[in-house]
Amino acid sequence: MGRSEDRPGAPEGRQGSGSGGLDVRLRGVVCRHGRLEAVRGVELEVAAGERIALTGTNGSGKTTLLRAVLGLHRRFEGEILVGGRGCRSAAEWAWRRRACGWIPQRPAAGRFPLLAGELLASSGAPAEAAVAAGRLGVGGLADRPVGSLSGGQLQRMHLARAVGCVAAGAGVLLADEPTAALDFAGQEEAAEVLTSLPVTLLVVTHDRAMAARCDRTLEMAAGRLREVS
Ligand SMILES: Nc1ncnc2c1ncn2[C@@H]1O[C@H](COP(=O)(O)OP(=O)(O)OP(=O)(O)O)[C@@H](O)[C@H]1O
Repeated sequence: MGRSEDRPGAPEGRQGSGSGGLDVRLRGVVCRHGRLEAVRGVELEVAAGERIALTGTNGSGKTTLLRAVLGLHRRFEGEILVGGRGCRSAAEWAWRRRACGWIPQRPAAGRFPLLAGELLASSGAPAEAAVAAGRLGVGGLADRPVGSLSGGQLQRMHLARAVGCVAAGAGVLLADEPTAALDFAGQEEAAEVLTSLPVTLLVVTHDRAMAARCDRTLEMAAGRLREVS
């Protein structure tokens, strides 16, 4: 383990109310897919521990924006700071990946079958993730390949992994439509789990109940961001 200030979620990186989490700041962020400008000059300040719902039309750039914060879309213009840190070196990118937990909209296609238990363990806090999986009703599926899980079971597994990421020190959680595949009870449960974590939350959602639990709702349209509540 490195110096304490190198750990995601270390107090040196925190700001704001002390409720936990890292602050996120975006200045003039532009992301392209080839010639398409998917994110167009986004400015955003998120305080540590704040919960932001990101809504908007399909194809408006929400996923691209989250992926840029996470470091999965690295070619962007402007500045993205998490806990006051930008990313220039490989070490800084590695820190960013640990600092930000991620619930993807679609699981990455893998060449080898990944077991659900391995997905939970990759959070960095396997025990906490396993407890969360049990609470979310998928604890008994840990030995199943993730490709064999239903959409809702997989989403619950990713949610449990995210709980593990936070336990392992992530200060920001980026969630891309985390309740889209869930039944009504599951949507309620997932929203409760996500919004009660001591972390800064950016959640892409079309679920009004989830948005209502957040501190602010932002809307994205054609790559631009505006505040709606
Ligand atoms: N890998 C890619 N290559 C080319 N174009 C892409 C790629 N990923 C996204 N795009 C395009 O960029 C734009 C923004 O896509 P993005 O996935 O960020 O939107 P979104 O707001 O998350 O959409 P949705 O609500 O449908 O999930 C869309 O026009 C999309 O087709």
